[in-house]
Amino acid sequence: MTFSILILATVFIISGLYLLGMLRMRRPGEPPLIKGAIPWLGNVLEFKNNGHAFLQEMLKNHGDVFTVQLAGHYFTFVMDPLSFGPVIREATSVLDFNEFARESAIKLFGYHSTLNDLHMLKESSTKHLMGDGLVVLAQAMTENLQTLMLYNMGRVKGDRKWLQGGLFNFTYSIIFKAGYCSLFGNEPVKSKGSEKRAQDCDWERSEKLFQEFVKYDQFVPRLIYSALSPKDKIEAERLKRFFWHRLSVKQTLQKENINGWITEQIRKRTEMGVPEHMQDRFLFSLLWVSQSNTGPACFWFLYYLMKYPEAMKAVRAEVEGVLKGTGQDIKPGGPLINLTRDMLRKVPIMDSAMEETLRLKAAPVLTRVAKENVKFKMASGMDVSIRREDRVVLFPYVSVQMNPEIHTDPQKFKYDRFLNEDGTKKTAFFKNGEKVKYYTMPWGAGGSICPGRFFAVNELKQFVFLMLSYFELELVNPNEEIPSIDPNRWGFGIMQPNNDVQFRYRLRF
Ligand code: HEM
Repeated sequence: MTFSILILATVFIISGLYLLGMLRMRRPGEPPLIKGAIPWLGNVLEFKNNGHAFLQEMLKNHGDVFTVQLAGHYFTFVMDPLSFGPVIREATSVLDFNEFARESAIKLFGYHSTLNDLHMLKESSTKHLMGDGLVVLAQAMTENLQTLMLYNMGRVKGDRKWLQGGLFNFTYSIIFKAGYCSLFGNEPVKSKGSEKRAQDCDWERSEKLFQEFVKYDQFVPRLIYSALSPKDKIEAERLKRFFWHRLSVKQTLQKENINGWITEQIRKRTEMGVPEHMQDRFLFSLLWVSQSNTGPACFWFLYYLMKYPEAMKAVRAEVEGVLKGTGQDIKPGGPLINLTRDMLRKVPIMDSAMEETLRLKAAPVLTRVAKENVKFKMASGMDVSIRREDRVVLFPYVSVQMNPEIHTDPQKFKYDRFLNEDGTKKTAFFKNGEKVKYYTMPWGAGGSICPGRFFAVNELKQFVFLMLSYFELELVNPNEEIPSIDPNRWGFGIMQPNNDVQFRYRLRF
C-alpha cells in the first residue's frame, strides 16, 4: 500500500515537473534552450515588459537561433533573415499560422472559430481590398478623409486661422472614422434634406466608437498575455460587450454603403449557419484588424515628415507636381481633390518615406505552430530540429529592420532609403554580401501576410497626400525629442508613442 502511494506520488511529481517544463533538455540538433528562472512561465515577464531588449540580449548571447520558454510553450526564434525562407515557405499543415490566430481571436474578441476563417478572409480580401475592389473602397476613403479633414475648417470662406492639437489623436481619429465608415457604411439618410444630419451622425457615433476603441486597444497586449488586473478585466469585458453590440450584424446591416468586405463575410457565415452572436464578435475582430495599425502608422508618417524638413520639402514638391499634372486647383470653396489610383502611383519619394516609416515603427511577430517534428536548414548550413507543438517565431524588427548590416544607421529616418539614384524603388539590400529577400517586413510574410496591405498603403498615401495639399503644418516644438514608444506593444504591429506631439495646422488656400 505504502509502496503504491510512493509510486503514485513519484509519477505525480514527475508529471508536474514535466508540465512545468523543468525536465526538458536540449537534444542534439536543437537550438540553445533558455528555460528562464520561473517554472512554466519561463521568460514571459521579461518578454512582456520589453520584448525588443530581451531578444537583442538573447541574440547577443545565443546567436541566430534559440528556444525560449514563454508561459508553458517553447518558442524558437529564428533571427537570421537569410534563413527566413524555409520557415515562411513551409506548408501550413507543418508550420501552422491558423492556430495562433484562433487562440488570439478567442482572447481578444471572444470569437470562437469553427471554420477556416483565414481562408475566407483571404478570399474576400483579395476581392474587396485589392485590385478593382480597392478602387471602390479607396474612393469612399478619399471622400471620407476629405470631409473629416475639412470639417468645420471654414474652407468656403477661406478662413486661414491656425489650429493646434495633438498629432497622434488628430491623425488616429480621422483615419479611424474614415476607415470605419468606408468599410462598415454610413448612417442611413432617412429623408431628403436630412443628408447633413446623417453625416453629423456618422461622425458623432464614430467618435464614441473611436474613444472606446483606443481604451480597448490599450488592453490588447495584456489580454494576449492573460495579465489583466481584476479591475481592468471588468473594464475590458464591458468594452467587448459594447463593441459586440455596436457592431452587431443587426446594427451593421441597417447602414448604407457597406463595403463588400463586410457584407460578404456576413453572408458567407450566415449561409454556413454561424450563430449571429458569434458573427457580432467576428465583426469586432474585423474592426480591430482594420483599424489598430493604420492610424498609428499615419501618425508616424506625418510626424517624420514634419520633423525632417528636407523630407517634407521633397514629398511636398512631389505632391504638388502630381496635382498640377492633373490640372486640379485647390481654392476656397472649390471642389474636393479627385485623388485617383493613378496619381498615387506617381509618388516614389512618398513611397520611400512611407516604407522608411514602417521600417522604423512596424514590429510584428510572426508565429507558426509545429504540427509535427520539423527540421530545416539555416543559411549557415546548420540543421535545426523543432519539436511538435513548439512554436517558430520571426521578429523582423530586431533581425532585419534594425540590423546595421542590412540598413546603415538603422535608428535614423532617411526618407530616401528605399530609392535608387535614378529615382526608382530600391529593393537590393545585403547581409554578408548576400541579397536579402525580406529587407523590411511590416506586413508579415508568406501565407499569413496582411491581406489588407494594399488598402493600408492606399490609406497612408491618401492621408499624407491630402494633408500636404490642404494644410500648412508645423510642430509646436520642433526641437522636442522623438517620442519614446510603449514597450508593451512589441510584437503587436505598429508601435505607439508614449506621449502625443503638439502641432499646428491651417488651410493653405
Ligand atoms: C499600417 C497598417 C497595417 C499593418 C502594419 C498591418 C500588419 C499586419 C500584420 C503584420 C499581420 C499579421 C501577419 C502575420 O501573422 O504573418 C496582419 C494581419 C491581418 N491584417 Fe493587417 N495591417 C495593417 C492594416 C490592415 C488593414 C487596413 C486591414 C483591413 C482592412 C488589415 C487586415 C488584416 C487581416 C484580416 C489580417 C489577418 C488577421 C488574422 O490573422 O486573423 N490590415 N496585418
